[in-house]
Amino acid sequence: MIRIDNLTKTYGTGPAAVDGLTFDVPQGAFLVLLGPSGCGKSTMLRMLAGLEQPSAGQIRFGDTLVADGARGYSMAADKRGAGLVFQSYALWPHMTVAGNVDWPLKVAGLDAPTRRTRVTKALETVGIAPLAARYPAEISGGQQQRVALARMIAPRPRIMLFDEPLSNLDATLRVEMRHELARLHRATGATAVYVTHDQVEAMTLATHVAVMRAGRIEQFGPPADLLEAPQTAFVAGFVGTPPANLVAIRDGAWFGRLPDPALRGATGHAMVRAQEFGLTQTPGPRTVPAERIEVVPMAGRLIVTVQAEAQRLTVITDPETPVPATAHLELPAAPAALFDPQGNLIP
Ligand SMILES: Nc1ncnc2c1ncn2[C@@H]1O[C@H](COP(=O)(O)OP(=O)(O)OP(=O)(O)O)[C@@H](O)[C@H]1O
Repeated sequence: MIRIDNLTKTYGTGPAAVDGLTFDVPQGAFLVLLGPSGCGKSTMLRMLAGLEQPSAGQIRFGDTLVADGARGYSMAADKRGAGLVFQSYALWPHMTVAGNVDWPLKVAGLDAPTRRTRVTKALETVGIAPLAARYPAEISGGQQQRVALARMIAPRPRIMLFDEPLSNLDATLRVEMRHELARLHRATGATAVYVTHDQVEAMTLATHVAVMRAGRIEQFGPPADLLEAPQTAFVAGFVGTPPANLVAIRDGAWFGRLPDPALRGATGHAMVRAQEFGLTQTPGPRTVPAERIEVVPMAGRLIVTVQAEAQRLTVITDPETPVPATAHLELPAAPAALFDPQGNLIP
């Protein structure tokens, strides 16, 4: 288990990159840190890895204190029992695949027979045993990333840390490596923390997701909860493919002009998932004129972006029905959730 207590990191005089975070990652969990660029994901991971010293707060791995900002204490990265894989594979070009995987075991002072067994096992686990004698320049990008994974698991870390490990791979390889990572996690039973801004990676790999924004956690929970029950407007508008729409409402009226008891007199935003809107040619009491902006076919459906009442909104429609340049957006019977002007969920 990883225990994070009031963890803060400030660079110079800027605002905190990580701002007083407190949460636990249960033993064996796969936590994904998800959020927009600059929200503090990498800083968080680097503090876990021991590459960055916290300004305040504490990190514990199990019962072991590994960093304490107040005391200026930070356990050396190689003493933490944590393995790290970055976006760039950072393999040593002059060492063979086996040599690369062996290196951390050598540094740890393991005897030669143990090292040989561990290297073989790690290469088998990631499916590249036949490449053991090759040099990094002689294998593909996907294979290089597998070597980086093998190098990480060979010392059998209790904690696996990943910083966008798949972002340099092409789409097909990414899918394959996603499965590989999930399998690896199950096989090792280690606790994983994984940084990404890829929603699909987050939703498929995670047991827990922390959605970060400006150094803070907006919501922490199982991936399904983020989609089903977002606690803030930011999470509602960030998570999901496509993310939910946030329609401006005022005094219980859609767009401030179409009153609806389902909005309970609220001002702020109503959450409407793309599949909960309709598009029609016929105006009615619950429609607003909409102008077609873009149509993207996806998985047998159309993802249509429209402009209605100066808002860009996403609607999912049936590909059988053509989308005219101007149409009428049908409002749902009730919003999926309501958020106040500060973005907090209205219970
Ligand atoms: N070494 C540094 N010195 C000063 N500021 C930094 C440093 N590293 C990060 N920051 C700042 O801290 C904030 C968080 O950065 P961080 O790299 O953790 O974000 P991120 O969520 O990982 O972003 P991305 O997805 O773009 O990698 C940013 O505002 C960034 O500019």
